[in-house]
Amino acid sequence: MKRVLSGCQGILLNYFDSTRTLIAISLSYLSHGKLSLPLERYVLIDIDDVFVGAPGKRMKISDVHALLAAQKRLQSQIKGFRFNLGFSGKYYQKGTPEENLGDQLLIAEANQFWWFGHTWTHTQAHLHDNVTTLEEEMILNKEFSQKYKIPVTTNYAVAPHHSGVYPVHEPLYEAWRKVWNISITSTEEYLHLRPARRRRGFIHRGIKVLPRQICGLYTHNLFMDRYPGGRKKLDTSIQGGELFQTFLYNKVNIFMTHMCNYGSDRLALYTFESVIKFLQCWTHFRLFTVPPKQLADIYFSTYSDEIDPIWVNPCHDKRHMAIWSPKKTCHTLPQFIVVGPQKTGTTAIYTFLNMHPSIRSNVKRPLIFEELHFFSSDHYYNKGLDWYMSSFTYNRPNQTDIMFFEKTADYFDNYMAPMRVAALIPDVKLITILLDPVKRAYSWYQHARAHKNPASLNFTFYEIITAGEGSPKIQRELRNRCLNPSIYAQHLERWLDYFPPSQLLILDGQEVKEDPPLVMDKLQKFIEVHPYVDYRRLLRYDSKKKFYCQVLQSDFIKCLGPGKGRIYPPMEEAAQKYLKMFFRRHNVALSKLLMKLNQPAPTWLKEDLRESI
Ligand SMILES: Nc1ncnc2c1ncn2[C@@H]1O[C@H](COP(=O)(O)OS(=O)(=O)O)[C@@H](OP(=O)(O)O)[C@H]1O
Repeated sequence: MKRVLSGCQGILLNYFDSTRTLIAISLSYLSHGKLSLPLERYVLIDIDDVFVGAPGKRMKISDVHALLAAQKRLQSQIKGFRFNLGFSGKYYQKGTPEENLGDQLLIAEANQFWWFGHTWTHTQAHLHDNVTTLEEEMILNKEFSQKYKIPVTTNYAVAPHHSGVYPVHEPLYEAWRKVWNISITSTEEYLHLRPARRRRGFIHRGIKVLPRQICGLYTHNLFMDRYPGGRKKLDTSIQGGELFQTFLYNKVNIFMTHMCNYGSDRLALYTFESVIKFLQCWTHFRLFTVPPKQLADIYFSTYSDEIDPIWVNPCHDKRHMAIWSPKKTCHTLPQFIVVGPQKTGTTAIYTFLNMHPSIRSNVKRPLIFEELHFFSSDHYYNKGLDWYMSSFTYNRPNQTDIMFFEKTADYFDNYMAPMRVAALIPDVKLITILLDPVKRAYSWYQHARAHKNPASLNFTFYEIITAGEGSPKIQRELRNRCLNPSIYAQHLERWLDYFPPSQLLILDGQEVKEDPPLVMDKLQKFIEVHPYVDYRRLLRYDSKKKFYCQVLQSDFIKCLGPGKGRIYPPMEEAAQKYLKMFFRRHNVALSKLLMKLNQPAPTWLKEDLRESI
């Protein structure tokens, strides 16, 4: 059947046959609107690379007139509509004589549009490793905009080829802020290009990154008949197909087009005018274009769960690799992580691992020392991938025989950590240490006392662990820190939602105390490190410390500091009884889980279950 776009009556439903679309409409109908998306649809159309195209592919005077006329028509259908033009000034007046007149007309009509500045030479951000060169590029473009009175007022910009936006290139964010005060950008690369429906937004360093949608217009398809799949495919996309559905499923639609799509046979004008007309015929959507700042606010108030970024490994995506600094490498990520929980002997394991010639931990950071807290703290996670990766350094270049690791003991019970680790390093091996939960809880209480935590100083251990709803907040908070990480099965299950059991090693915390050389044997086998090191030569029991310590030189023994292996009074009996009861069902759950995983139960768990029979 023939497509007729002069009016709604002529549009036949043969293209509008997508099952997904019909399901969405049915759900909306059956739920009396409760299960439907809101009717507001926001549209932002970027026309990038104004002035950049090669001679012969640029806009002439007639094209600029057509653009202005189309903008006017679209304004009657999309409230507040304006095209958003991105420019690189270096190429102004570099077309054919006719196109140069087109450039001049664009400048003369500059106030009719929104504008955003690229780099002066259209260079890609990730190729510049310092802020200064990027700043210089942007300043030249800014001077150009001032000279020609181009209104650059929206605090929005995009980067050539998405370079530097995602994967994040910190110098771009810094230069953008400094030169243009940019606070909004968009990309189609986050998390990945495909599937398009899973694109998300995020906020990094105060810059709101919005997802861009696909409209099928690229710099290489300037003519309708060269549209991939031909004109029929384009019309199908408009009339119920991909482009129509993009509007259907997304409240905020940002499209990237290029100046060349508006010259030649003005493919972009045809595409947008047609899809908007189709939307008006077949939906009740209310269409708006709002300034990018307002658009970003609408986006993140609708999708507030997207504010925090998710860092994925750029080396797992060819497109990310292509727009990532060539100076960066994915080797500086850990191959294994000791995830905790706290007070189970994680510092001992961390220290002993660092004695291995082929194993290296992260560098120590001010304030947080050896624990990076990258995956568990929003503060450190939001510092970005560059920050995390710069925590792993070689002694000499190309030291690829080294295995990097980190240990942060609060990853274990942190809600976000498993997802974040899996997103960035899905192949990483995980090591967890399980100590008798009663002992772990008491150790944390003693740790809190040593750090002068007011609740621990004002309340006995029994009072803390039995704190109820009506107890003071600080008392309940300390109770949670004592008890929650010890609910091992629950936390392990969460890690196992993201990682196969083969990537998880569960160590016995009692064994870490009593026979660390044996534990180090198990660990070396699990991470497959070379060479094998016999820790019986490196560790020795110290009768004064009452723990194993490092043998550094022939007879020089170094034990962990006074904060590890503290001396404190034995636990009150009442507290012990209470905790045994409290943890009983959690220990049963752990035992079942370990059986399912075919992992041996730690001795303390076997004893506890025996006692409870
Ligand atoms: N070799 C050696 N030396 C000293 N301490 C050892 C050792 N092996 C295991 N442990 C036990 O480790 C407990 C501290 O655990 P963590 O290092 O995981 O604590 S922390 O979460 O990093 O604060 C610590 O807890 P406390 O005894 O309560 O101090 C020790 O029991």
